[in-house]
Amino acid sequence: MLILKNLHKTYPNGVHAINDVTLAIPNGVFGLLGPNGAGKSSLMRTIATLQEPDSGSIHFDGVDVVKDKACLRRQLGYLPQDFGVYPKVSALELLNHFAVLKGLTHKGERREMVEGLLHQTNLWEARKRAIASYSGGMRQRFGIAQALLGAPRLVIVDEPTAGLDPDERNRFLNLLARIGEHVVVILSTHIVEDVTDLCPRMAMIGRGRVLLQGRPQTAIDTLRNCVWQCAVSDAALATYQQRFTVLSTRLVGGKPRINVYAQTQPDDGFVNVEPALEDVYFLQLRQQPAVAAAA
Ligand SMILES: Nc1ncnc2c1ncn2[C@@H]1O[C@H](COP(=O)(O)OP(=O)(O)OP(=O)(O)O)[C@@H](O)[C@H]1O
Repeated sequence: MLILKNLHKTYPNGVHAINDVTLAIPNGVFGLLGPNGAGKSSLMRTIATLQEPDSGSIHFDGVDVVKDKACLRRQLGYLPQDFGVYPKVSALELLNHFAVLKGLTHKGERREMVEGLLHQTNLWEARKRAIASYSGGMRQRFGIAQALLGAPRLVIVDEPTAGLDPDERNRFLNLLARIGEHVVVILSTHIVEDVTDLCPRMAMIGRGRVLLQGRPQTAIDTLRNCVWQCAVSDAALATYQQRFTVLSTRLVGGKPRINVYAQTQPDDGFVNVEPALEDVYFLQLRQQPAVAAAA
């Protein structure tokens, strides 16, 4: 169990990137959902001990992470947002090299772990190819393989599915789901479907604050009977946006289709639709306090 209590972090430029974050994160894949700039990477980096919080506490299985960074680092696997290392050496060589750096000094054990991870991430067939020649999805799977070296009990992956095609994305999420059966996995993402498809628990963050946390389905259920949909004309769109809480606008066949949040039918032509996590997400973002709270 990872427990964050009243965490704060303000950068020297005055951005309050983590604002009173309190979360309890059990085993399984935990989704951390928020738009660009919400503070996800800042939170991930702080948990990964790459930067210190200004105040608040982080405990992992009872150990104070801020005080005992080495203990957390021994149990941590981290795939940063920009892994950035795609050299011309093969995956097998590089993973072996990382394993040595991670302290896996016994040759036989190291080999077993490296080969096991290449199988687990479906890179075995391509293990002798240079990583520079890998597709985006293969690189992300290699990133996960290196994160899993040393059998970590806390795995942090920062926006791993951005830019992956649907097949690769599914493959990657399935891999995370299997890993999450045994350890804490934190998946930071701005892609709502990643959380819907994968995470039994999640938190939404905006401007450094936790806006909502819990089970995705519970959050979706709170919007039952409150999401209304209507196809509108381009000319009328701005008026609807002024009159109603418009959650999202999507072009369907070239015409805007809007989702509106309302307790009763907002206007003629609106039909009630099943809510989705995306509706919850947009409502939370719309209801955020004004910018002053983020400063
Ligand atoms: N080292 C830094 N120094 C100053 N400001 C920073 C630093 N890192 C992040 N920020 C700012 O803190 C806020 C949160 O950024 P962060 O990268 O944590 O968000 P994010 O949710 O991960 O977004 P993205 O998906 O765009 O990476 C942003 O306003 C960002 O500009």
